[in-house]
Amino acid sequence: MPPTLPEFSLEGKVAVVTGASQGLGQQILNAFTLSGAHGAVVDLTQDSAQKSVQHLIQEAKDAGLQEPKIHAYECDTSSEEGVKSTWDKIVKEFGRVDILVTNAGITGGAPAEDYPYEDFKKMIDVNLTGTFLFARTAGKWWINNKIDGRVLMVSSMSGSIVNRPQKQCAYNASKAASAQLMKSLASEWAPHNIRVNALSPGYIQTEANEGEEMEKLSKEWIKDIPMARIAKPEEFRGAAVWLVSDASSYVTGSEIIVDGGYTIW
Ligand SMILES: NC(=O)c1ccc[n+]([C@@H]2O[C@H](COP(=O)([O-])OP(=O)(O)OC[C@H]3O[C@@H](n4cnc5c(N)ncnc54)[C@H](O)[C@@H]3O)[C@@H](O)[C@H]2O)c1
Ligand SMILES: OC[C@@H](O)C(O)[C@H](O)CO
Repeated sequence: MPPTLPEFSLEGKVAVVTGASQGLGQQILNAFTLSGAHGAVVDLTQDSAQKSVQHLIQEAKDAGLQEPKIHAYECDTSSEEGVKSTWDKIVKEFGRVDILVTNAGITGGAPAEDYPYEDFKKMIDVNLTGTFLFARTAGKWWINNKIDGRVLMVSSMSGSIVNRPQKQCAYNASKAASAQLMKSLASEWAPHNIRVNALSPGYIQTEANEGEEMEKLSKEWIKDIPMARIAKPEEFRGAAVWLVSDASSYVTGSEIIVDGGYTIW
């Protein structure tokens, strides 16, 4: 193994990552387990979460590491009862949790004047309320058990800018609110040694951005990106490990934007 700074190690830590069946969430948990952590894949179906577990274990083996403990959990993060029972199961099976990444999220859009109420509500329920429910459960458990927890919220550059040309007011509002939620939790929980930060990506090549319509849109997006390309999911691994490891021990309440320069303009 090449030498690396010890403060980036996640040796023995237990990480819960929501929406880790695919895309960015899977990449983040992969980075954590390759840095020595064990982990919980939380997603909408047991089947997709279990497939991700197999993939992550194989990645660790291919890297020549000891097999990490990784388990799958079916949970809709927007369900209060679901979040509570999933957290209890994880704690029972792992004995503790050190890191929470609230990554589960949905996208979508429509012109604001026609935005269907149910779609707007769902966006807020998953992207904001689900984030709050998981963070609240973790924060309470860490405070009661005197554990120096770390929360990493996956927000988006859409919390700071309005994307174009697609119209997506609900998504943008949900991400702006989650960044402000992050700061509020960081201030409330700093006295308990719990750090809370956000990682806000620009456009990433994941399933959320696949399909003919997205292909067309991405040609437009690239014109606004100084680096003139869409990110690969693995380009967020370093920032994610930094934000939950001791390498960022004096960082809380920060939003790290990783967007190829999009928000420069
Ligand atoms: N792809 C991008 O360009 C981009 C850019 C900025 C931010 N993000 C954010 O990154 C995160 C991950 O995005 P992605 O591109 O990997 O998306 P993705 O659609 O590939 O993966 C999202 C995962 O979340 C899960 N999920 C959705 N709703 C859930 C719920 N209620 N409960 C549990 N799991 C749920 C899905 O099943 C899926 O596995 C999201 O929060 C997204 O908003 C993505
Ligand atoms: O801003 C980058 C993304 O959050 C994006 O808005 C989304 O993936 C578009 O559908």
